[in-house]
Amino acid sequence: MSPSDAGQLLELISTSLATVEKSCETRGLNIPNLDELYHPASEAFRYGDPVAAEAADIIGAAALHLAAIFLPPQVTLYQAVGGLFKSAAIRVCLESNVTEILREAGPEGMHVDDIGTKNGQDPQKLGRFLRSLANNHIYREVKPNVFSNTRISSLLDTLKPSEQLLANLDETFKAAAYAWESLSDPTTSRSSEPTDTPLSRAMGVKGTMWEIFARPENAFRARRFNIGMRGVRALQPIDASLDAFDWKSLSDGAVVIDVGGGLGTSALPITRDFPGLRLFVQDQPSVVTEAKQLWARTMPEALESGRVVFEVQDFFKPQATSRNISVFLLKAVLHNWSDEYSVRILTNLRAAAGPDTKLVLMETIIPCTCHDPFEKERNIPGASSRQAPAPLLANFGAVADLGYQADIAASPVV
Ligand SMILES: C[S@@+](CC[C@H](N)C(=O)[O-])C[C@H]1O[C@@H](n2cnc3c(N)ncnc32)[C@H](O)[C@@H]1O
Repeated sequence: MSPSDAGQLLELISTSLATVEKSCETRGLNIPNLDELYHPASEAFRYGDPVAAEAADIIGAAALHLAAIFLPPQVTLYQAVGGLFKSAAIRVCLESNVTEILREAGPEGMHVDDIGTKNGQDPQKLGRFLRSLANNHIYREVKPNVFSNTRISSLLDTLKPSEQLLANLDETFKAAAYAWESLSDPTTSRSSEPTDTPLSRAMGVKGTMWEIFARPENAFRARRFNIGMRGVRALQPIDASLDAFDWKSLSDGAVVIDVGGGLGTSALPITRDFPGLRLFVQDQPSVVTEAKQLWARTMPEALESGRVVFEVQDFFKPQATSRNISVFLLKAVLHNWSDEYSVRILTNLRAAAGPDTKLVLMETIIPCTCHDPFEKERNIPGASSRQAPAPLLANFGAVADLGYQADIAASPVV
């Protein structure tokens, strides 16, 4: 009799747990409990040892896989179907600063009546949302109606005093709710126009996401997006752009254009490590203004010396052709656009490129969930993804979920 998937998954969990425990013992670390708050130190058991990191991923993926086998199918299906209630509950807690209030309450937690007194919410209604999240380990119900933060909910903490906050995050929720309306409407279902998105439908504005954000009434959304991009930056290795190209192969004075460069996330390590290069970071007016303010505080010398120039440049318009450009760098730009619009962006760059200009694209590759038999044949350097051991999904399953959700949210699908 061949071993059942369940048996193999349990075996994977126990061998991987032994690996993580051994790594922790060697490094003097502990596997954190859920009631420990999130902190870089709480995640140290996973970082700093790639073998332990992989083993931790295997445990998570195998545990979720086991849950899918042993839970009644209707329960698993409802976890997906009812996911919108979890999103709604997170939004309620985010908007009404529950995590910050619970941080101030400490590990004993706070009664939902007292949370309601602080954030002005009806305790009965708020309690429902909190309990549904506690059921998923996102908060903890310490005693009846008394909630505390967990390692998961503490990730929502802005670390500001609760009364200073004006949190908001609504457009993604609204856009997601219109996904089917957009896909079932023949005028938008196959459109590659960036104005035909569920977001545009939800906001009642025929415009791209950027045009919607650029409207005066959405100034707070634009600011929030930029804060979000800083959050994304915090999730990524700070020096990621250094590995994207052999920057030292460029001679002093070489020009690098960071197209749609945002707040200069990619430009920062390049400027720091390669002072001979000249960087032009291009974006839309509001982003350029914010980026200049940020760099004036953090890297004033780079701005004053002209090593880094932030400039307004619409990537759908022609580039200056007089610059003898060595590299066009685009990080996390093309994923926002349909193929048709990506070709338009790249065509403008091609027109300004010389025979030796290099194009560097930094994007996240979203792998299949199954093993891809052609991956080896394609042999694209840097593009192959790590493969989880069978019977896990090849991509480590739900452990990799963030990428798939970002793929929906950042693409013109939502
Ligand atoms: C997802 S962000 C990536 C930012 C940056 N490359 C990074 O990785 O931090 C996409 C950027 O494209 C910019 N953008 C959108 N439409 C643009 C346009 N028409 N011209 C220039 N930049 C644009 C946005 O303002 C935003 O900063």
